[in-house]
Amino acid sequence: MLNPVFSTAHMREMGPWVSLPRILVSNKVNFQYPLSTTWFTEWLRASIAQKVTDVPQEVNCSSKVTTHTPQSIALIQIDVLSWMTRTAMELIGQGGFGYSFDSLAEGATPHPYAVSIKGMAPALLKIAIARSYLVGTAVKIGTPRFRRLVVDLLPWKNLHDLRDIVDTMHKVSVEIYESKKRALLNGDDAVMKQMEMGKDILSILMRANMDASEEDKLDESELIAQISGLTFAAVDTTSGAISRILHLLAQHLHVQEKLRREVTDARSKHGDLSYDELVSLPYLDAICRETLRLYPPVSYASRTAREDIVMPLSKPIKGLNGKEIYEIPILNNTNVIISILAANRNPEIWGSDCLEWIPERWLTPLPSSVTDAHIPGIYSHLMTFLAGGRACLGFKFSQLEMKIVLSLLVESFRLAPSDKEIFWQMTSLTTPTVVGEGGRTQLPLKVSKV
Ligand code: HEM
Repeated sequence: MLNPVFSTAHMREMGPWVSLPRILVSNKVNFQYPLSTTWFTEWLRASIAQKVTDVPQEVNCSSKVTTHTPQSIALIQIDVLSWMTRTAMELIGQGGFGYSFDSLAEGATPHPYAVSIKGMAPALLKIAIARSYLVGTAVKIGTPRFRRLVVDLLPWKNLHDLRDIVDTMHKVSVEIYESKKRALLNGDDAVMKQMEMGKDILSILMRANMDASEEDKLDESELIAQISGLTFAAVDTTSGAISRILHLLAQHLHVQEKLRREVTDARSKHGDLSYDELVSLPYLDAICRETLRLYPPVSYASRTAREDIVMPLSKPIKGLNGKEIYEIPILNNTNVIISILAANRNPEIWGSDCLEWIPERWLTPLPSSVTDAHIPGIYSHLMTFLAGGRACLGFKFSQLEMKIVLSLLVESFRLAPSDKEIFWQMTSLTTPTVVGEGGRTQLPLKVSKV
């Protein structure tokens, strides 16, 4: 049964783009994780082993800068961002839909879906002005079939590129959905076989939808839309967060070493870490929290007021006339930008060292300036995953991903900065680039086997 708080009717209200069974991601209910740490751990470790058994030869590595440390350990330079993007894509594929997008083998041909979803944001940007002014009206004209004909006939390359991207994503989503539907109709055993654990988000949603009352049922297009909605929300956010942590670990070697010690100690004590053992590693947790505080992958969100309100201020500000202002009237339909970054870095809440990356701040009880601030965010007094009814649905999922990937990588690899200067650009999603290399998103780091 779905979480009673979030019925299928609630999901419909949220719209096809975003709805999914919150039971999987809510901390208010039984936490049934679709992503089994065991299979993922095994799979990632095998991929790592395959990739680095022979690091010194490094014939397989995409970027080939080899240097030697005093201990004669080979360092290879790799684009960490691209590997983390592929990993996050595969994780939502398997955890979300029981589907594999990527073998994670070096040089594997990217899945068309992965290429399309990566290209979607840039393609949307190219027609941004037209979208702002035309789409609202255009979608009201004629039937979908008619509108599609108009899109096909218009001599507009950027629009056709976007159409092709959407077509590919839709085609793959329908294939995933249909194969799962066939398996479900053949009985649960077949589903288990097809998806190994049968615990992926889409299977659970489809099963719940079969049992839902007619009134509550989502229609097929709404179910299919979850695939792209989830993937789009899950991949670049999580891969950006993991990449940022790896970059920081490369810059702060003492933190990296301390984390490695925590992970290796736990591994020698417990072997493969269970969910509980992994999430209770204090330093790993502190590193994740501190990074998500100081460098939230999404730095702002926008909302539109749906009614006239008066917004109280936490403390008064001085107006131009010198008078103190305690609240701000906001009219219906006003667009409001919420700065996630500013809330997470507020010196009055986090102290004068708020701009420094200090994982240790999470190892002792937080100061009352933090606990009394009543930040509405769903995670750790932070706005990183936003707040309220439309907060991030995947925040637990992403934390588990981060912790599994980081613990495995740090146990197996040492990271060091490359000789390139990295600049994290603050687009709607914060992404790393190399200064002087044209804005292409990448994060070269030097990596050696532990
Ligand atoms: C570090 C990783 C992540 C961060 C920082 C993050 C952050 C956010 C933020 C700020 C929003 C609100 C955006 C807005 O409304 O303007 C959001 C929404 C959402 N996120 Fe995440 N997210 C992350 C990972 C994930 C993952 C892994 C999933 C899926 C498994 C996911 C699924 C969603 C969905 C479905 C929404 C839309 C929720 C709604 O509108 O009701 N996110 N996320």
